Amino acid sequence: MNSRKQAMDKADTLIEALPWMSRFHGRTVVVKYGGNAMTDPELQDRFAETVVFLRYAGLRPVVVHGGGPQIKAHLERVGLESRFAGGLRVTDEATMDIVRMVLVGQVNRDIVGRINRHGPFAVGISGEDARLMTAERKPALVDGEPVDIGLVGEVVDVDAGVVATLLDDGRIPVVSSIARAEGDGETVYNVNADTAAAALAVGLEASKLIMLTDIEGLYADYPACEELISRLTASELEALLPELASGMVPKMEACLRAVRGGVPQAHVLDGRTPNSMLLEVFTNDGVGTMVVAEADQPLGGVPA
Ligand SMILES: Nc1ncnc2c1ncn2[C@@H]1O[C@H](COP(=O)(O)OP(=O)(O)O)[C@@H](O)[C@H]1O
Ligand SMILES: CC(=O)N[C@@H](CCC(=O)OP(=O)(O)O)C(=O)O
Repeated sequence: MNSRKQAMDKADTLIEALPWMSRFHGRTVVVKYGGNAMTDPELQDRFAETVVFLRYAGLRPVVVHGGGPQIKAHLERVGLESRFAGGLRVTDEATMDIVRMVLVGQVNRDIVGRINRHGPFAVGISGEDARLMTAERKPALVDGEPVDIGLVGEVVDVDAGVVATLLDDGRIPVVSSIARAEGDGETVYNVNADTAAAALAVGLEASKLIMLTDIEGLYADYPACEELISRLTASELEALLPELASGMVPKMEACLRAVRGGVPQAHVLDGRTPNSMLLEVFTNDGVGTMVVAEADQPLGGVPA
C-alpha cells in the first residue's frame, strides 16, 4: 500500500470515530483494570495512553483497578497463602494489611505514574477516601451456602462526590477497591475490584462500564473457549450465573449489578489486546461481551 493511500485510510478512520465521539462527549466511562490484564509493561503503557486518549476525546474516564496477582505475589513473599471461595479472597487481618498496601501503595501508584507521563491527569484515591465507598461484611456463596471469608466487603453505599469533583476538574480518578465499614470507621474491607467498579459506575450514573481482563470475553463453553457470547441481556446473564466457573462470577455479577442499576452497557474486554477499548468505544466492531438491560436495546451503535 502506498503511503498516500495509508494516510487517506488513517484520515477515514479518524472521521469514522466522529459519531461515537459526539455520542460519548462528556459521558462518564468506568474502566475496571484487572490485575491479570496489567502484567506486561508495554500493555500497561498502552492502557495509560488509551485512558488519556479517552480523556482528550471528551469522555470522563474513571479507572478502578484490581491487583489479584500482585497481592498473591506479595503474600507469597511473606509466606502467606492465597485462598479463594466463590471467586473472593479469604481475607484475615494479616492478609488485609497486605491487600491494602499492595493495592493502594503499589498498584495504584504505578497506574497513576503511567497515566501522568502524558499530563497532570491521574489522581489516585482509595475507596476509603472521602467515604467514597462504604461496605458491609460479605460471606461468599459456595454451593448456595454462605461461607465466612473474613474482611471481605460488599459495597452498600457510594458517595461519588469526590470522583465527580475530580472529573469536573479534568482529572482521571484512579480508585483502589478498599472500603470502610459504616459506624466505627475503623474496619477496612477488601472489596473485589469488579464489584467496586460496578458500584461506582452506578453511583456516577456512568454511560458504560468496561471490564478489562485476560480473556476475550464470556465464553458459553468455558474452558473449551470456542463460543464467545458477544451480547446478552441482564435476564439471560442472571440465568447463566449459577453455571459459571468461579473466576468469572464476581465479574458477571458486577456487570449485572451495573445494568440493573441503570448503566446502559457493561462490557468484558480483553486487556491483552491493546486496542480493544478503542474499538469498543469508537467503532461498531463489537469486541468482547456486552451486557445490556433489555433485549430491544440497540447494539451500542451510532444513534440515528
Ligand atoms: N465462562 C467463562 N468465560 C471466560 N472466562 C472464564 C469463564 N469462566 C471462568 N473464566 C476465567 O475467568 C478469568 C478472568 O477472571 P479473573 O482471573 O478474576 O480476572 P481479573 O483479574 O481480570 O479480574 C479468565 O482468565 C478465565 O480463566
Ligand atoms: C475480595 C477480593 O477478592 N478482592 C480482590 C481485590 C483485588 C481484585 O479484585 O483484583 P483483580 O481484579 O485483579 O482480580 C483480591 O483480594 O484479590
